[in-house]
Amino acid sequence: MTGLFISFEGPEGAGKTTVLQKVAERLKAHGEDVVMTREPGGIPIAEKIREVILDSTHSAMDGKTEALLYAAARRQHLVEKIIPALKQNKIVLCDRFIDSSLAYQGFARGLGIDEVLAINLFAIEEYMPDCTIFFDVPPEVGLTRIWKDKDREQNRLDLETLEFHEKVYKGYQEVILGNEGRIQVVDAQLLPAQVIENVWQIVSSEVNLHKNP
Ligand SMILES: Nc1ncnc2c1ncn2[C@@H]1O[C@H](COP(=O)(O)OP(=O)(O)OP(=O)(O)O)[C@@H](O)[C@H]1O
Ligand SMILES: Cc1cn([C@H]2C[C@H](O)[C@@H](COP(=O)(O)O)O2)c(=O)[nH]c1=O
Repeated sequence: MTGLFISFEGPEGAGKTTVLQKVAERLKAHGEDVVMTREPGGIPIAEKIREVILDSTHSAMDGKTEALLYAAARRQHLVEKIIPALKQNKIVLCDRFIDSSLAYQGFARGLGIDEVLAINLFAIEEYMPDCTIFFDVPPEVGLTRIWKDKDREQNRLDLETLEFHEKVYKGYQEVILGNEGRIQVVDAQLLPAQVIENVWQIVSSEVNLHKNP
């Protein structure tokens, strides 16, 4: 038996990080062994790659370089943190994973979803998430939330145009259509407590199914 791998996806400011923390706390309170992590990042090498990718002064970064850096960070994160946790039968909650690359680099940057999928399959091999929760919020709503957050430093991707973020949203819709069995959509415009409850229902039922297939 291996663990359970769940990724959280969505546009900027959708509420993924907020909800992930609350759901992880609740799982732990139920005695579950949970690993919370994020992409790009999660381990020192990948956090360093994150700094390079998201540095707002790196405006000349080529789209393929960007896609490869995300995939490289993902590979190291998977090998060093996610796979060991799954082998120890833990529940891994990951803030963004492969679908971010498909939507942002594949669709919004115009590299092609299939092309970006190919380099990512090289990186992740068979380790697709068991379940992915998509936080559905219009890009302008998510961006307004993060602009209001004075403590947040705006990174290179946050500073992209609204047109770019609209393409990201469209990219996610394409990815969802092709992965209906894996990706579950939640309304992320509801009040935070309601979004947390809806995500909890999905996650707890995945955990039960995993234990009692
Ligand atoms: N359902 C919600 N309604 C209104 N505001 C929310 C909701 N969920 C989160 N927020 C607020 O929106 C902001 C962004 O939330 P959060 O960091 O959780 O989003 P995120 O999806 O992780 O964003 P990003 O991927 O851009 O880092 C925070 O200020 C948070 O308090
Ligand atoms: C994993 C991944 C992420 N991105 C983008 C999405 C966001 O703009 C940033 C990460 O910032 P966050 O505050 O941690 O959400 O990176 C991407 O373009 N491609 C990816 O694979």
